[in-house]
Formats: sequence, structure tokens, C-alpha cells
Amino acid sequence: MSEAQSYAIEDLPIELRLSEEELEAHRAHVTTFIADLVADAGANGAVLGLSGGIDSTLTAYLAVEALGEEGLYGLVLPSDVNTDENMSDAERVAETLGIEYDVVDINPIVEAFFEAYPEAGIDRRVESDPYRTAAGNVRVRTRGVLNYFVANVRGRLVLGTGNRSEALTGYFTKYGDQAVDCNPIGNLYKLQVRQLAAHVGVPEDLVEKPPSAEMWEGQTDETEMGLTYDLLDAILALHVDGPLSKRATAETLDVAESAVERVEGLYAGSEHKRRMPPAPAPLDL
Ligand SMILES: Nc1ncnc2c1ncn2[C@@H]1O[C@H](COP(=O)(O)OP(=O)(O)OC[C@H]2O[C@@H]([n+]3cccc(C(=O)O)c3)[C@H](O)[C@@H]2O)[C@@H](O)[C@H]1O
Ligand SMILES: Nc1ncnc2c1ncn2[C@@H]1O[C@H](COP(=O)(O)OP(=O)(O)OP(=O)(O)O)[C@@H](O)[C@H]1O
Ligand SMILES: [Mg+2]
Repeated sequence: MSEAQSYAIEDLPIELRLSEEELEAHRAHVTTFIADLVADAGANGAVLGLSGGIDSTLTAYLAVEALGEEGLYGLVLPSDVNTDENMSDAERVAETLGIEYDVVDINPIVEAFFEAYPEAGIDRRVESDPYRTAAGNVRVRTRGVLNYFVANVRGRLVLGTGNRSEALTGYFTKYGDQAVDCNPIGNLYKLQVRQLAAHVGVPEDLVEKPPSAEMWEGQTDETEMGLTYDLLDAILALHVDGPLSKRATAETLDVAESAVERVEGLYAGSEHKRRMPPAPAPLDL
């Protein structure tokens, strides 16, 4: 967002944008992945948090293709910082797909956490960090607990909605929205998530909506990260996943090297979120 950019995705030396044929291949690949995972686990189906955003909407569409409408159970979990529009979009997705779903207000649960540890002062200082992020993370982790509560009771798996752009930048809450049994769209960059969503028939207004974690009022991913997803995805594909050096990436995209460094920093700083909690090596005494 704050970084100047003057490139066109179509001109990139790597194919970030998927063709219709490739989109159809990804659709089949992901639906097979979901169907196999649920069958191999002997589960009754899957549970998925619906936020009205593009990641959960696409995952829901693909899960219904994989498991049928009976196979997916939706949870719409509003808190006081979610917009009515997003929550009604989440319900619209469930209604359109014909899946069973519940709406559970998480505010009382979240408030109980804040009251249980008033020393953090979160209820009074939520507008500034670290309180704002800490409070947002409580909302996100509360949803994770509820997802697993329902999964345990109904013998289902929890579907995650993480994509590759989020995974590589650590743009998720540790043991929150990342606490799931699988990430069906986890190998797609955000740009490709949007493309696949349009391809499988997700309504245009949901495809075009600015991504938001809705952890606090007015939050958007691109403002918080200081990068558009188009630029982020290009840097990830060329430099973090791809072979280009920092300078070649900046020259190719006609952006300052500082933009590439910013992404490098997000990637390196989130390494701990992509691995199992470490323990000391066994001691050979
Ligand atoms: N080097 C290290 N080795 C091992 N552990 C390390 C560590 N550094 C921090 N940690 C641990 O990690 C914690 C920080 O991580 P975490 O609790 O996740 O918190 P944090 O990364 O600070 O915040 C979550 C970020 O993800 C974004 N988010 C969250 C949820 C959804 C979405 C969305 O797109 O929908 C986005 C959110 O906006 C925010 O920017 C620290 O408190 C510490 O416990
Ligand atoms: N209010 C909510 N109710 C239920 N689940 C939610 C809610 N908010 C977030 N989630 C879950 O957390 C996931 C991560 O949120 P994230 O914002 O990254 O994805 P999204 O909302 O689906 O897409 P977008 O990035 O476009 O906002 C969601 O996909 C959804 O599964
Ligand atoms: Mg969202």
C-alpha cells in the first residue's frame, strides 16, 4: 500500500495468474484433497468458520463440491468488531450452499477472558498495541476452540482457510485461525485464491471485497502489512519461493528494494509459526 509499484502482473516473468485450465486442475486437486482427508480420517464431514471473506467462502464452495452439502457444517462467529455486512455475507454463503450452520456470538466468551485477567487492561486500552492485537488474537483463538468443540461432538474435521501468502508472512494467529486439521487452499497465493473463487462461481462482491481479519474495527490486511496483495504475491513468487535475488526482484517489479526487504522480514520473523514448537535435542549421556 505504502510502496510505489508500476508493474503489471501480466508482465511478470513467472506465471502467477492461473489459466482457466490450471484453475480447473486446482479445483479438482483441492476437492480430491478434502474428500480423501475426511475419508481417511473416518470423519463424518468437516466444520468451517464462515467470515464472509474470500478464503472461507472459497473453502466452503470447494468443500461442498468434495463432501456434498451434508458434509460441511458452518460456524458464523460474530464478535463486537465484525461488521453486520460480513456476518450477513457469511450467512448468505451458507444459505446459497444449502449447508447446516449456526451463528454463535463470541462476545461473552471473549469478555470472560478479559475479565479473567484484568491486569492486562485490555478492555480499556484495546485501541493501542500490544493490547489491540492481543485482544484480536483472543477473538481468533476463541473461534478455534469453538471449531474444535463442534468437531469433537460431531466427529468432524476442522477445515482451515490459510493461503500461501499468509503462511509465508506469518499473517495469522499462532494456534488461532492456524489451529486446524488442514488448509485446502494453502498452496495458493491470495491472488490465485481470488481467481479460483471467481472460477467456481463465488459472487463478484465477495471476490472483490478487501480482505480483513476483522480483529479490530476497520482493520484491513493490506493496510496492516503495508503492501498490496498483488505486490506481496509477486515478491513471494519471485524471491521467497522463486530464484530471483533481492535486487533482480525489485528491478523486475520496478519497486524499491525496501519493499522486498519488508517481505523478507515478514518471512524470517514468522519462521516460528511454521514449525512444531522446538524442544532441546535429546542428550546422549
Ligand atoms: N522467535 C519465536 N519463537 C517462538 N515463538 C515466538 C517467537 N516470536 C514470537 N513468538 C510467539 O508468538 C507470539 C506472537 O504470535 P501471535 O500470537 O500469532 O501474534 P502476532 O503475530 O503478534 O499477531 C497476529 C498477526 O496475524 C494477523 N492475523 C491474525 C489472524 C487472522 C488474520 C487474517 O488474515 O484473517 C491475520 C494479525 O492481524 C496480526 O498481524 C508471541 O506472543 C510469542 O508467544
Ligand atoms: N466472524 C467469524 N466467524 C467465523 N469464522 C471466522 C470469523 N472471522 C474469521 N473466521 C475464520 O478465520 C479465517 C481466517 O480469516 P481471514 O480473514 O484470513 O479469511 P477470510 O475472512 O475468509 O478472507 P479475507 O482474507 O478475504 O478476509 C476465516 O477464513 C474463517 O474461517
Ligand atoms: Mg476475513
